[in-house]
Amino acid sequence: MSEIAETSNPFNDSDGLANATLPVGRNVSLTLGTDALVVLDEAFGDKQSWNCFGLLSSRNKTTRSIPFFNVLWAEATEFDITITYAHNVSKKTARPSNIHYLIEKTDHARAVAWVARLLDRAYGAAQKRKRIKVLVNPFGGQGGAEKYYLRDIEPILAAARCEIDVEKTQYGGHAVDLVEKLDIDQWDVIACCSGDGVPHEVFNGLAKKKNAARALHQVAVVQFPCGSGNAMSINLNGTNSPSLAAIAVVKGLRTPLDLISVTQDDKRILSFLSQSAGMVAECDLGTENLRWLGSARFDVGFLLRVLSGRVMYPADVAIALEDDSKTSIRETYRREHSRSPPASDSRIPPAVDSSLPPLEFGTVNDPLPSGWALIPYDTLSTFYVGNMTYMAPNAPFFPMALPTDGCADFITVPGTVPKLESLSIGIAVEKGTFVDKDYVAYKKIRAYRFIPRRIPHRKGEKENGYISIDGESVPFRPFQAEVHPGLGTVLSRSGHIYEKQR
Ligand SMILES: Nc1ncnc2c1ncn2[C@@H]1O[C@H](COP(=O)(O)OP(=O)(O)OP(=O)(O)O)[C@@H](O)[C@H]1O
Repeated sequence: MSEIAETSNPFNDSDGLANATLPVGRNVSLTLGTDALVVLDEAFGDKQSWNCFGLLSSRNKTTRSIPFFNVLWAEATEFDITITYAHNVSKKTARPSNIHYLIEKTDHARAVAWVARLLDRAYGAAQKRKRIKVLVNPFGGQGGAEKYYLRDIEPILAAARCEIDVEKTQYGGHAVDLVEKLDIDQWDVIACCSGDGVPHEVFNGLAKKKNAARALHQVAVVQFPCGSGNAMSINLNGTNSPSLAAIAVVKGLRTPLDLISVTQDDKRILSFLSQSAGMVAECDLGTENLRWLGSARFDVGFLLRVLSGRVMYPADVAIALEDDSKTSIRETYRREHSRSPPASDSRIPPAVDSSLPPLEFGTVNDPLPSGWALIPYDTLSTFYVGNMTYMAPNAPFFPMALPTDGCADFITVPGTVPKLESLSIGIAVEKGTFVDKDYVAYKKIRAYRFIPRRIPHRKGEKENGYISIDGESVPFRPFQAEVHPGLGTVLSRSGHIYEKQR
């Protein structure tokens, strides 16, 4: 929907017309409608105002509406009223714009009260004027993060009166160091102008703090999509457009996010997005030589492997299972989807000095927890564990993922799937029918251990396989993972479910 549209029933307001409408002079009124601010201005009907607000409109229509979601700020002085909103200049781009009217001094008190009501409608349960620490990775994606920030993101944040402090990351891992030292009482949000690598670092920087649990609860982590992999923004902001993501963050609701501790050797890191081995990790991390192909490198890598028959990546896996029925998983998902959005973040804040939660299932170096059985996956092709729905644009690998169900979504695909069928997997993922395939196992799990085996067709090679945690490569060695329900915090449009990509 365009942010300014003609409207047929602009005065459908539950608060009553008297309070909802602010007359401005003789020929203009501003009304709080159901979902939008309705501007009635006789001048819109004039020939000269054809291109009013940047939109072509038909002659003689005197009303326009601005969805509350697009209203960024409003202010009334003794002399005038100004409303700042995000104007969609194209399907993928929004820019701040203003409407401005003079008012009589005697109308000032009424205008101030009306503006407060407009802002309440515009923000709902979302915090206004967020304090945002912005981290820009100048090398994310094609290197355009600084440009996107200055052109597409900062103007929206400034128009919404957010408090901003920007810092560029200077080296790989810098975000971990910066965030570890950050005063969490100073910021509501840490925003990453980057791909998914920097948010991964930010969660791990917060995890390094002495009061890690408190820090992960208190500060929300968000992404402004500026990298080559922008899954976080697609899932939470519903877009990989920087300016539309900026509006979503301005209006974002605090949302608890399950985080996953991964232990490998003597290290413990947090994962917010995914863990993979086999085909997916191969096609991502094993195709660096094809970087010049852009995002097509994943598809080309997949095709080359299927056609050459290099599809088996055997491993042994043990899991703490929550649900392995696709039907009941889908039912749980539908129930959550139909629930009304929560009015607020209802978690009890951890104590101010609380550190990371202990590992309920121990580390990868401990004996297998009691009740776990190591299952041989001799013909394993894809091992994919996800915490969010989209792993890339048009790739909703985990359609039943929920931000706060205390589970990770676990997918395995065997390498025995016929070649022709394998080649249609990409289309099935895009259409959302992938998980319905008989050969795809889809489970909800609370923890697991993954033990890779040497890959037969890699005999003699030094590096004999890939494991990816949130898209970052880790050694090809056993690891264990466990979900911490609602340990982290993000901002999302709904407050409780992932978005469909717009
Ligand atoms: N100034 C810097 N110089 C070099 N590397 C950096 C710098 N700042 C951040 N990084 C690293 O860049 C990596 C990738 O960042 P990001 O996720 O933003 O981009 P991306 O394009 O999506 O990722 P990828 O390059 O993995 O496809 C991160 O792991 C981070 O450590």
